Amino acid sequence: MRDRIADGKRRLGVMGGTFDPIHHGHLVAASEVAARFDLDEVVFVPTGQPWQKGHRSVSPAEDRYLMTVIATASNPQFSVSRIDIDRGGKTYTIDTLRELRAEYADADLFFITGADALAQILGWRDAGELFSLAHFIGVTRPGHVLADPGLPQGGVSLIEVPALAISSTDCRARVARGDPVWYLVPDGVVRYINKRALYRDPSQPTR
Ligand SMILES: Nc1ncnc2c1ncn2[C@@H]1O[C@H](COP(=O)(O)OP(=O)(O)OP(=O)(O)O)[C@@H](O)[C@H]1O
Ligand SMILES: O=C(O)c1ccc[n+]([C@@H]2O[C@H](COP(=O)([O-])O)[C@@H](O)[C@H]2O)c1
Repeated sequence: MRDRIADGKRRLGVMGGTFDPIHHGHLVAASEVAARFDLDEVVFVPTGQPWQKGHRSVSPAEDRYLMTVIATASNPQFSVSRIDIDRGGKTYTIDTLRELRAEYADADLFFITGADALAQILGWRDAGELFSLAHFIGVTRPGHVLADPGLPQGGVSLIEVPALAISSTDCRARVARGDPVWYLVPDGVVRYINKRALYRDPSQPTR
């Protein structure tokens, strides 16, 4: 990571997600927020066990981590953190932000969420404390309404990003059907999915 900028606090974006797989919707959202909010860096944080996705199988964390590394490697502003994977247990953003706060004591944190995730945020663990640890940035996502769900005043910014109607769910379904995911996910991620035979069999082992 780059050194703290001399003329002020570092501005650190945090893009949390299950990234099963990471796709261009995630990358465009992070890139757009980085530009609009003058961020020094965006840290992608793949979830360990995403408790709200418990109704479906989730690919092994190492596969999701490696796909995230592959997808972000060419952008010097992007990095990937293992903190949610290495902590073990269910992933809660309150833990993510507490750890990042401790690691980057002098940085301002900006947590990036799509409109669908933002709508659920008041149901996240310790939601009341979340907003003291980071500023939240809600981004538009096709098929979802972007709105402030009632965060403390000044706690959230809502911004429009280029509309990409891509979801990980659709990418997985396409692979299972034998349809292409080229140009929905980065080329290296397509190759990784093929190499590891991910998503071909919906009943394959998980986590
Ligand atoms: N196309 C998109 N445009 C804007 N934001 C997105 C887009 N896809 C995902 N996001 C946001 O990225 C974050 C991580 O998303 P996640 O990894 O769950 O992807 P997903 O496509 O929603 O996955 P799934 O289809 O498996 O639920 C969430 O805040 C989500 O709202
Ligand atoms: O903290 C929580 O209770 C919580 C509940 C659901 C989702 N999140 C976080 O929201 C981000 C997007 O999650 P997901 O499940 O949409 O991939 C990711 O960083 C999750 O850890 C956090």
